[in-house]
Amino acid sequence: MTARPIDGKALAAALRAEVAARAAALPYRPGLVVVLVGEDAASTLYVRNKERAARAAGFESRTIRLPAETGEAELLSVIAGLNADDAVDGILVQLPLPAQIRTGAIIRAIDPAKDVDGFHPENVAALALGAPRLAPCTPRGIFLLLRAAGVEPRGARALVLGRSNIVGRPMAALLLAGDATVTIAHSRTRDLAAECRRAEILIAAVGRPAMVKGDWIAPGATVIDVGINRGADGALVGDVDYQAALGVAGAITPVPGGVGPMTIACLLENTLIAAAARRG
Ligand SMILES: Nc1nc2c(c(=O)[nH]1)N[C@@H](CN(C=O)c1ccc(C(=O)N[C@@H](CCC(=O)O)C(=O)O)cc1)CN2
Repeated sequence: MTARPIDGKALAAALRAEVAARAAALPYRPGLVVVLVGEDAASTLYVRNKERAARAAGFESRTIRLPAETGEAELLSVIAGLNADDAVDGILVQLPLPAQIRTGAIIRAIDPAKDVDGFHPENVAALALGAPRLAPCTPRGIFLLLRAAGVEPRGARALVLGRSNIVGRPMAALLLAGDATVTIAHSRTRDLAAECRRAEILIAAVGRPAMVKGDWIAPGATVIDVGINRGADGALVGDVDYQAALGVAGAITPVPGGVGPMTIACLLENTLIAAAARRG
């Protein structure tokens, strides 16, 4: 068996085109502001791609770039300004932040109605209660990938490998809202391989290159690889041993070109949702 690749690039392009068409019909331009603190190479790339995608969708988009030494109080004051700015529908603070800034304090300071990352406790609670408002972009993108690939979460045994606030926890909540039977596995799970082998839908989000081996995967399972690990040669490697998985899985997302592009497309979708909720 050779697994069917799930093309995130194509689905993201379609979603971006749909968002652009919906934005073009609005009497205003949705506004997105991304805040980048420091010069981490990967974050700089993602932020540039977000700004470009937002502009291409017809949004008013800008990036605020702050030096790596920026203090928490200064960042909080930038966020207060954006909260008060009526032209701004969506605020995103790129993560990770430098160590001197408490991520939780920053996320809590963002107006939940403008929290297009879906990380504010109010939005987390809405998702946990099964009524997502602004859902985190990567899990939302994965949900759309599953749907596009014809994979039905309802009743399926889903395993989420990783319990981060950005991916693992909200992914589990979204799958539960979609009526999957959800297990979260993590670094303290006793037998990771055995847990993975039971899954019909396996979401790998641990940030460890090729950690999920071919014999961890149930024949025919759908494998979603969230890992973006850069090897010594600069090449990107997912959390799943892709070549081995191809021979076992039923469908699989590649890295790159799987989940990553959907993260940005869903950010645009969230900005449109936030704008519509604020402006009617
Ligand atoms: N505030 C946030 N910070 C971070 C998030 C987030 O959702 N909100 N997620 C990640 C990084 N991320 C978006 O910010 C992101 C990661 C990867 C991609 C992507 O398109 N990846 C490409 C490969 C790009 C490359 O060459 O590195 C792919 O997988 O095809 C988009 C967005 C952490 N921070």
